[in-house]
Amino acid sequence: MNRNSKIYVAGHRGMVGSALIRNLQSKGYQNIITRTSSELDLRNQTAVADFFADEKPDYVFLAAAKVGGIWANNIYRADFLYDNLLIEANIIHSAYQNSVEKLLFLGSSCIYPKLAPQPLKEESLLSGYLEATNEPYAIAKIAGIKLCEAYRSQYGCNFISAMPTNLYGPNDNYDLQGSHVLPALIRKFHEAKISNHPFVEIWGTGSPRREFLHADDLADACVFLMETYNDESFVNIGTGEDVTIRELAELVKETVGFEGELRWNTDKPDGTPRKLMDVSRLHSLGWQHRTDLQTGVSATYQDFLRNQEVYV
Ligand SMILES: NC(=O)c1ccc[n+]([C@@H]2O[C@H](COP(=O)([O-])OP(=O)(O)OC[C@H]3O[C@@H](n4cnc5c(N)ncnc54)[C@H](OP(=O)(O)O)[C@@H]3O)[C@@H](O)[C@H]2O)c1
Ligand SMILES: C[C@@H]1O[C@H](OP(=O)(O)OP(=O)(O)OC[C@H]2O[C@@H](n3cnc4c(=O)[nH]c(N)nc43)[C@H](O)[C@@H]2O)[C@@H](O)[C@H](O)[C@@H]1O
Repeated sequence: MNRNSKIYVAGHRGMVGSALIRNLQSKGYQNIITRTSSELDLRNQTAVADFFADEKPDYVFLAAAKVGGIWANNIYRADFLYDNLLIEANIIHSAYQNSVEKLLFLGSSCIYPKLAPQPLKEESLLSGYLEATNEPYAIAKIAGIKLCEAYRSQYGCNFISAMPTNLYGPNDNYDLQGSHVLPALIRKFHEAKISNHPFVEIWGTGSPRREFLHADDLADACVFLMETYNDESFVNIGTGEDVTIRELAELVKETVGFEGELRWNTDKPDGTPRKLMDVSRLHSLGWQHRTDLQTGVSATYQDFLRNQEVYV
């Protein structure tokens, strides 16, 4: 990839896509093309084919997807499967038809079996049953990995896949039903602090463990892989460290400065007990994350304070 390569970032207004744009621009890549979902619905095969034929991008970052936390994944099961299958199939097939030089597909750590050995090695894919709450989304993401592998083996396309752990950062989704845990906790603790509410409700038991990576680190890893990595095997992207949801809640509570009580709603699902990535493949390639969780949560709360009128 050189500084004049034509780079299409699909999903550029999302948390990951916007981090990719920041990272690419900071490294001097100037020829970036984007479309919002209202300009180009990536579920529309003809529209995607026309877009690729007109624009002929050299490189593609596939960061557009139907995304959400545990509740949204569990409720909108059809949308998470249908939208994601169509988006990735349309983009990957058009990238092949238009001789895209290289494509990076973004999956997710939920592709691994619910009870796979921890930390999760890339080799654990398809070795057991998936977590029920996000099975449709995980199946779509596994299909994306397999599309990249199949277009590589049948047509020689240089399509690679990266599997990020749970992410957070600017332009996250702060909708309390649809979001992931970290933005939900930031918003809940902040609003409880402002309104002097005595407690904050948190879902589940607090015992599940999760790993969190800042979106700017993820974007840096994706650009690194686009610049340097050309193998079929997908690569986990994470920190290699995790915390319990209870520890995360305590950290967000302290960061926000909320002094009330934590109340656990155990009617809400816990999901996978643990999802810690084995990041040895990524480390052996020469990339490591920079932002520790405390620094990242603090920066994300400041970003939330600056942009809350847009976010909520
Ligand atoms: N967030 C996480 O914790 C996490 C963890 C692991 C992996 N990932 C992966 O990272 C990628 C990006 O996630 P994210 O958190 O950045 O999600 P996000 O903030 O929700 O952004 C997703 C983007 O996809 C676009 N999009 C969705 N449906 C579309 C459609 N039908 N046509 C065109 N564009 C569409 C949206 O575009 P508009 O804004 O224009 O509507 C949106 O900007 C996804 O593949 C996700 O699976 C995320
Ligand atoms: C990265 C994504 O992770 C998703 O799983 P997953 O980590 O459980 O996604 P989260 O929604 O972030 O939830 C993580 C944990 O935090 C708990 N939690 C506590 N309070 C809250 C809250 O207010 N909101 C939310 N959302 N959770 C909360 C939740 O019950 C679960 O045990 C998958 O469903 C996706 O497919 C995707 O892989």
